[in-house]
Amino acid sequence: MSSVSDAESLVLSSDPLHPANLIPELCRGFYHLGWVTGTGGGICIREGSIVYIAPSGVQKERIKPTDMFVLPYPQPTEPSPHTDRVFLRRPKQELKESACTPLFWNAFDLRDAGSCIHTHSQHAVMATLLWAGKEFSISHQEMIKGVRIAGTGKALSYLDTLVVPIIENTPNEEDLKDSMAEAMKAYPEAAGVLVRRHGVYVWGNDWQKAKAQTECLDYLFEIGVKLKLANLL
Ligand SMILES: CSCCC(=O)C(=O)COP(=O)(O)O
Ligand SMILES: [Zn+2]
Repeated sequence: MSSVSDAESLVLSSDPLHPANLIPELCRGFYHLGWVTGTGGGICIREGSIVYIAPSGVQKERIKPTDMFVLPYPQPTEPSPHTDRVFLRRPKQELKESACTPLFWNAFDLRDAGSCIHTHSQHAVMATLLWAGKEFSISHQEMIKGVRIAGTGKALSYLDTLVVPIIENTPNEEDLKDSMAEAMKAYPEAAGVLVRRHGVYVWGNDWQKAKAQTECLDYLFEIGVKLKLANLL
């Protein structure tokens, strides 16, 4: 009888809340929201010094726990978009880790986040087109209360104006790393970063908070777009 190796045990668990089980389940839900269709987008989860990340360029609604990459945090040498990363476990197939990895790393390094979500939601994309400048903003909406200062702090009030910076897209996802980091430094209270004509990155202390905030932000992008198109903003 063969025993499971230490590396494989990082993704094999009967616990539905284990990140290797959760990421496929959450991605299926995100797919049905239109957040991760066409293989793009996804979610990563960091539990202390261990990060779980899905593969790149695969149908995100069909990924399995054994498709998961597991990385140490921090990396022994800081990852740059184009240098090799260190893995605790990688899938046997010819898979590559998500191209969003350097962007997810911004959320860990700059906000101490426990999870980061990237969506290609059309609400986010439309918001970046109707707000032509460097930021999206909206006020007087109840769902603002579901968003936290910096994504990890205390919740905003109904009286606050929600502001999300917008960065310009690049041909390769990895190359968004520096401009996303600059936006996070310029907007220390922002809970996410929009990418024009592309989508949004949202983070939180854990996957539950990251998911809830992404839902609130997506709602606010959608209603903002509708209000603008109805000339109500
Ligand atoms: C049609 S997806 C284009 C690439 C992209 O925007 C993306 O988010 C890729 O994510 P992945 O996890 O598949 O590397
Ligand atoms: Zn993307």
